[in-house]
Amino acid sequence: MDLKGKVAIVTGGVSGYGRAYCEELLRHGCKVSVCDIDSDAGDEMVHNLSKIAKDRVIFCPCDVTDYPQFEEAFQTTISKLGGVDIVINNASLMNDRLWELEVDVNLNGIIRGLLLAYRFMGRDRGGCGGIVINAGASSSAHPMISLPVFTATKHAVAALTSCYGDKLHVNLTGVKVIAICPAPTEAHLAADPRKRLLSGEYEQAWHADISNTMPVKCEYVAKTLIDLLKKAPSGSSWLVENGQLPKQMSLFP
Ligand SMILES: NC(=O)C1=CN([C@@H]2O[C@H](COP(=O)(O)OP(=O)(O)OC[C@H]3O[C@@H](n4cnc5c(N)ncnc54)[C@H](O)[C@@H]3O)[C@@H](O)[C@H]2O)C=CC1
Ligand SMILES: CCCCCC(=O)/C=C/[C@H]1[C@H](O)CC(=O)[C@@H]1CCCCCCC(=O)O
Repeated sequence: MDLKGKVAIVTGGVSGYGRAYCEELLRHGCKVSVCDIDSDAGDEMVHNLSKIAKDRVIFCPCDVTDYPQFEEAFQTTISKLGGVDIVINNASLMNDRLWELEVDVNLNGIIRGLLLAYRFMGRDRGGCGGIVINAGASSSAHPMISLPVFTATKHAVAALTSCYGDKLHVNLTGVKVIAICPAPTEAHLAADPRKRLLSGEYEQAWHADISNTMPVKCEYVAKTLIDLLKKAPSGSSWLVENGQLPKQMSLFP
């Protein structure tokens, strides 16, 4: 896909990987709709980015757990940026104490984003096709024993990607579906896990889960996102570790 002039929606686009994705997509000539629950930070980010990407970046308030608001973000993007070609379903929460919300953001939020992508980009619905990238994690393929619900959501993202990425759906809709599964960032590895684990008993397991994990840089993951948009086959999930070529995950041996 030639990215120049393409319109991308990035959920959870205000911080971390999402922000790095927005910046990299802008560098490659895309128009970007930053969609996030954090409107203050979103407005400020877009104000700053507008200085270098005039008329190519907007902010849409968007809670991925709220279908009507998510739908409105698509509609605003289309009316202000002229269409939608790429959806990066990036928003996520890692907190097994809030497990119902965690499932609603990490899994249901991605399902909402996919269904909206089909509605607005699906060739069978009058659209032009496009690409959806879903945010998995390295735990899409390897269990984090300390975070069972988080791990389940990320496994589900890879499974959803594999099914919706199948040629049955791609031939019908013209929408490719891919998952990006990064290793943790330095900040994530250094953070205090206690408020995010369902039991204090799991803290030791958390340290075991992240031992031997090399942190990855947001900028590197964002560059990999561009490669995946250009080359990855639909239905594939990619593990991204620092300085290494992305590895395709094997999900259903
Ligand atoms: N940071 C890490 O170490 C890793 C992150 N990932 C994945 O990468 C993606 C991004 O992670 P980070 O950059 O760490 O996230 P982050 O915590 O830096 O940013 C998440 C963004 O999502 C927004 N958000 C939260 N709930 C939302 C909702 N309901 N609707 C819309 N926006 C919402 C937040 O306001 C925030 O801007 C996630 O899917 C995460 O699981 C995967 C592996 C490692
Ligand atoms: C338990 C330590 C707290 C970490 C703080 C932090 O950086 C959280 C980031 C999360 C973000 O809010 C939404 C997420 O999904 C991020 C965490 C994802 C990390 C997954 C690490 C394990 C893996 O690679 O699968």
